[in-house]
Amino acid sequence: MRHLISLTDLTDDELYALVARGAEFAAGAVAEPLRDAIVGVYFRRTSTRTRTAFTSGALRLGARTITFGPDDLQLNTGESTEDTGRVLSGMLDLLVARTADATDELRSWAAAGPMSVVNAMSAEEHPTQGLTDLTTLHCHFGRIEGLRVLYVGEGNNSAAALALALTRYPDTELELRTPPGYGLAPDILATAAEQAARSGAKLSEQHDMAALPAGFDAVYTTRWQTTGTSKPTADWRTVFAPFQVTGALWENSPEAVFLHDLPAHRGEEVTAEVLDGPASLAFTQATHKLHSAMAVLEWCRAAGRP
Ligand SMILES: NC(=O)OP(=O)(O)O
Repeated sequence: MRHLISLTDLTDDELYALVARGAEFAAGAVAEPLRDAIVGVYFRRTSTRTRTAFTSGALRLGARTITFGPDDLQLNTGESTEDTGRVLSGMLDLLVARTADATDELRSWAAAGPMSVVNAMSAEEHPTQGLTDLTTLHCHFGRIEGLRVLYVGEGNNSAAALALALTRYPDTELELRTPPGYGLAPDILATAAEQAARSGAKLSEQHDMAALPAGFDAVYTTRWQTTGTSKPTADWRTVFAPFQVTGALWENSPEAVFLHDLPAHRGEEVTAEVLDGPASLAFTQATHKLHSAMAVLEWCRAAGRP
């Protein structure tokens, strides 16, 4: 069975193929590889984009779907993760799950039986967001190699996925500017750095906005309050304030596009002028969640239960 729990589960070629396939779906490719498949969609945390993308994507690819809300499964009354996986894997071909907790639970379900498991966002990583982001860059620039991306904001699960995805591509550059105390998790940073050393990408993280290089191809930010998390300190807004993305960032990168994983909060992490301005691809990026979800579902099904 194929699972997508972390982008590190993918080979370079699998990652490149998923991004390229997402772009093909964006260009109008039609396929029904999930005909006769049953896809479970279990979201324990709120979602507008990812849940809709995977449900719509599964239906478009010919599947039927079963949706579980946060209070629906007997996990809530004490049934074990392992027993839940044994039961679901006997009935579903594929499970798309957002837990916002550690990925251990997803790995347990992946090991339970013949059911592919897709991580629709966990505490550590948001892998399908990373695929969406690269599909968006691929569709806009026609390539990913050589692109220079500035990421401004919390080193959250979307930032982790971006770092784990982009550093697989030769000659790319990812400059992270994260608030002090809110950087990328050390293990993610180390893995991304290893990948960059292998691919020839550049990766750096700094905890201020000083001395920004010029000429980025894309500026990316994310919401300040990541789904399913809370901030450990009361004064976090003071720490985050210098990291708001404003039009001033375009003085040194006039050609840069703007990316945002959404939901957005105008006046917090980004100004309305940027989010709704001519450089913004944020809502195109949201639409590409559907296309990359279709690529992931198709890829899982290609090695799945007949
Ligand atoms: N970016 C993202 O994952 O959006 P949702 O939380 O709405 O799914």
